[in-house]
Amino acid sequence: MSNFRRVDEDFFDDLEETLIKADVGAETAFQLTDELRDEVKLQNAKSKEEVSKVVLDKLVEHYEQQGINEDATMHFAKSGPTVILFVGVNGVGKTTTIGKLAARYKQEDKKVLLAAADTFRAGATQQLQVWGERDGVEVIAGSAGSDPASVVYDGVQAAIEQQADILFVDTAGRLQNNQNLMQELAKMKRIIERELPEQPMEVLLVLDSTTGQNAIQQAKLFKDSTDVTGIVLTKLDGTAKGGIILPIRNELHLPVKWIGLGEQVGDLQPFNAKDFAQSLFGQLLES
Ligand SMILES: Nc1nc2c(ncn2[C@@H]2O[C@H](COP(=O)(O)OP(=O)(O)OP(=O)(O)O)[C@@H](O)[C@H]2O)c(=O)[nH]1
Repeated sequence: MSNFRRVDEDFFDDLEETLIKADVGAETAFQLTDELRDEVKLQNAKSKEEVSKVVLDKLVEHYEQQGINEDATMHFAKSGPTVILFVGVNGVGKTTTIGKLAARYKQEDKKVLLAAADTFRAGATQQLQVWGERDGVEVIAGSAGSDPASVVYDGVQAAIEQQADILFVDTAGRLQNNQNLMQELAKMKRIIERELPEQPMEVLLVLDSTTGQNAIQQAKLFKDSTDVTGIVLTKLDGTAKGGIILPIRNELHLPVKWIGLGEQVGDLQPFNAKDFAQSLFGQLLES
């Protein structure tokens, strides 16, 4: 047995506090700590290694259980274009994530196109064009204030004509009100499904991890109005609050597909439940 602290009530208090600080939410934190306490007892874990393993395995299991039948990977068509719509409130990192993903898939020899369907905010199209130039991928854009659905339509046509593998669609984060925003997203989705009825599509909701519990409210709003297929959790470099992944999983049953770890093109990773559990508890288990 190494220098592992005694697994006593203090240990579980610290565990609970770590979870709450990481923004897991009080209810999930209490429930999870109880489960971990029982599991450590059940497995009669005593050494540092044993307890760490029980805690990490349980957390991964907890995450995976919530996502039965869901896959953390992206679903691409075997042939023909796959459209990936990015939704989320403004400033969460939609455009940046598209820029990073476009570079990634281009490197994998996929033909990528971008559609700038945020015609509401001045500068949004230009921001996507900067990424397009940097990545060497074409950006389909409309004029300022034009109907975003028409940009989506043009993007889909270009993807078909150019035999693109992936079309990433950047959408507005804010309109006059939420109802308009949700209607607009629904309209875009209808157009994509009509033009590419046989193709899979993804709707990725981008959430800023630094906004904590607020991100969960956003997730509920978007999930109620659009068929979100997965989450991108950004800005994990600036916070220890990645714990919101658990309530997102518990309450919304949505898989986290990607995590953003900075502003640069390489700062994006596929989500991995084991790495996530380790980053949440690593310090506590080491101490
Ligand atoms: N530190 C950090 N910053 C990020 C990350 N992702 C995005 N950002 C920054 O967050 C800011 C907003 O990102 P955008 O990509 O413009 O967000 P958006 O959702 O497209 O915003 P709108 O176009 O206003 O709807 C930018 O300054 C990005 O550089 C991340 O993972 N980490």
